[in-house]
Amino acid sequence: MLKVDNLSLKYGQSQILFDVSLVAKRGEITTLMGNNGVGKTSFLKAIAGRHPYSAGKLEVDGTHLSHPSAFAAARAGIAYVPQGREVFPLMTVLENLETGFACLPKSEHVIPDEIFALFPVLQEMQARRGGDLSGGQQQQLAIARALVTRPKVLLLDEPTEGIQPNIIQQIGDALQQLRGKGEMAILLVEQNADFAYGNADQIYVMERGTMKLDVHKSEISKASLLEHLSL
Ligand SMILES: Nc1ncnc2c1ncn2[C@@H]1O[C@H](COP(=O)(O)OP(=O)(O)OP(=O)(O)O)[C@@H](O)[C@H]1O
Repeated sequence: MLKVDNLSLKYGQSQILFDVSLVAKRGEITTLMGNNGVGKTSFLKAIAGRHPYSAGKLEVDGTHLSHPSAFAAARAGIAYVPQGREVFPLMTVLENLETGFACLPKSEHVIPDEIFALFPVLQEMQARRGGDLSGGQQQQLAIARALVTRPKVLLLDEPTEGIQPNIIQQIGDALQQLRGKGEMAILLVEQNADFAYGNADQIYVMERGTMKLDVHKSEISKASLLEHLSL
């Protein structure tokens, strides 16, 4: 479980996040929504150790992480699939996956079969360069690379952005399979309301750097969620 308490973040003098709290439970998909620029990416970056937070508390499965570096966050079980994917274009698919080994002990330098079961296209394309894959395939590779680290918490930043519908469906299916295994907490930042609502268990909405809504999907219709987002 990921627990974030009262997290604040600044870029220089400009404060972007104000006391933001969130819980993402194991075996659930927690969806974070909000309009452009409200601070969703910054929030994920803080959790993943990509940008320092100025105040707040971060816990994974009850262990407090004090301002982790990106490496320390990965070692603690936090995997981050960034917006824009950040696939290494000149490395093969296999080499991209193997970069996930960096935070694992040598005995665990194995790509689990379940990763190719989730994304069969990556097995077929192991020897292709990352940069030669389609956008959708690159997104699958970015998720697979995160899974290589055997995370306790999987953070995904807009995985459907710019992706064609059939691949969006495959990504949704993969997330549901991961959810069903109950081994990790999944925190999904998403602007695609159908995908976000369709896959969510718990839904959070952020507005101008603060958390405005925290609700279980069973307690809100998609229509009223969209109303919150259009305010
Ligand atoms: N490196 C940075 N330096 C200064 N300001 C930044 C930096 N990164 C983001 N910001 C600002 O912080 C605010 C929040 O940005 P952030 O990317 O976290 O929002 P977001 O909700 O993820 O938006 P989007 O949906 O457009 O990705 C924006 O005003 C943005 O311009």
